[in-house]
Amino acid sequence: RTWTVVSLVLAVAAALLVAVGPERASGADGAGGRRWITDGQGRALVLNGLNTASSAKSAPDGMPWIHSADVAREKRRLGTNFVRFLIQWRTIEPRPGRYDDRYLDEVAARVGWYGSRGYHVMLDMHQDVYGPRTKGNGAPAWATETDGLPVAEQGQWELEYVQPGTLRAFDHFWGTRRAGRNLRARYAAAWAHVAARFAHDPAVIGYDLMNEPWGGSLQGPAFEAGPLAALYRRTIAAIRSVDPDSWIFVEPEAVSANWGLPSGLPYLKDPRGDGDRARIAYAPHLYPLPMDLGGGYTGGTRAWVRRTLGSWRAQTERTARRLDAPVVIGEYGLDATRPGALTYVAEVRRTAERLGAGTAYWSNDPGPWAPWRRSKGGRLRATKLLAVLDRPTPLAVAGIPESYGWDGKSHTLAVRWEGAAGVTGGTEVYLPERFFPDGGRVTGGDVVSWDAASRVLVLRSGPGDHHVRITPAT
Ligand SMILES: CN(C)c1ccc(C(=O)NC[C@H]2N[C@H](CO)[C@@H](O)[C@@H]2O)cc1
Repeated sequence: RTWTVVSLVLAVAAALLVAVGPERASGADGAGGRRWITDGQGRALVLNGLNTASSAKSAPDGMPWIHSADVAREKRRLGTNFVRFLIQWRTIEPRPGRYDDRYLDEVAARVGWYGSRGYHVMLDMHQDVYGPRTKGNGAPAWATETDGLPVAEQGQWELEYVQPGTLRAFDHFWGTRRAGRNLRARYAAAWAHVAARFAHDPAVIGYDLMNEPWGGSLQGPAFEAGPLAALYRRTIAAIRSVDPDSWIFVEPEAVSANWGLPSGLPYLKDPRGDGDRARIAYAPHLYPLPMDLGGGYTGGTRAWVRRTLGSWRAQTERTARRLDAPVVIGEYGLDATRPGALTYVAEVRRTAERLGAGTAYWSNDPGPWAPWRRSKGGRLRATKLLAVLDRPTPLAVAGIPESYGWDGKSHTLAVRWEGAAGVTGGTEVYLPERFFPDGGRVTGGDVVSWDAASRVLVLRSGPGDHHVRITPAT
């Protein structure tokens, strides 16, 4: 019966995708006219990195597998500047109203491993399938009310989302079944406690309010514009009461926008103001349905996935415009050993460049999905995915980005921007050694500096239009 329900959902979703088709993405094929996350110098940040880490979901202490040396390796091998760092309600608030600040100390130490290397850290309040009491991760036991309904182990973990006990736990959390404890108030208060801790940490760029929200018995725009938006408004207010400046990232519901279907998320006001004062960002995930069904990126599946990418981009742009928000793709990824997988990952990065979106690959845990695997001796070895993620890119643009992107055929990184008043410093780009062994040859701009160790080239900015192209020096 469960599988019938899910099959129905998937079939409807697939039919919608075909119907929706790859609408023409709005706007020029550039990043102009969008909102940007900026650094302390006013530069537009181009955030690329990975998720750290799936292993934290089940770790008793909630910590990821990494050590400081693993962050150093990622910086050296991938030149990334962003990390989506998983935290969990169960470890923040193990008992109602009692926060575990030793856990937050451990989180802060790992944030420091990234911050000391120039990373921007997004803290992700992670859940899958509600929490450990419903065979998932995230929520504490005291906030899990299944009313004794079953949550049977499923061959496919996603089916545990539609188990009776899981649906009930989500319904009690959202308050959509009957009046009960206000778990939403506790959730917002837990976020306020976290934000109070990290409000002044220069490495923390912001907070992803809930990973892949699921409405339980209530689905679609009714869930997104109803209980989900209400929780987001409550949590935004709670965070802003202690942290006026960090970015707040909101996700659509788990199984619609991530597949390229429309999101019903409404505009969410930021108490710090509207327009350029607002710091609400949109953080969808990208998992084309055919991929979720186990297809690779070849043949008929590839054609379907490309249609999905077109729909996903059009829907993401539409929702980001409605929210007046910059975009960060909080998750994308797959088993990189599947046919066509590496081409798909490069396609996603190209889509993000066209959108002007940040990206966080899911995930950095060694294995078939990751840029590294463990050898029989336990050492980390690069996988073929590493070369795809090691992509030339701007890191920070000293003005308003119009367009940017890497062309793997001509080996050219093109960056176009408009200088803006009040923005200081140069435009920074990352030039990996694999394409730029002797640095870059710049046309249309002036070099301020080149650091062969970090592979960072700084280009002069200033008033007016800048259209720079960088090719390998040799
Ligand atoms: C039925 N529901 C609600 C559902 C189905 C499928 C996913 C999913 O694949 N998510 C993609 C990845 N994201 C998580 C971590 O956030 C990973 O475990 C998934 O691979 C989510 C929810």
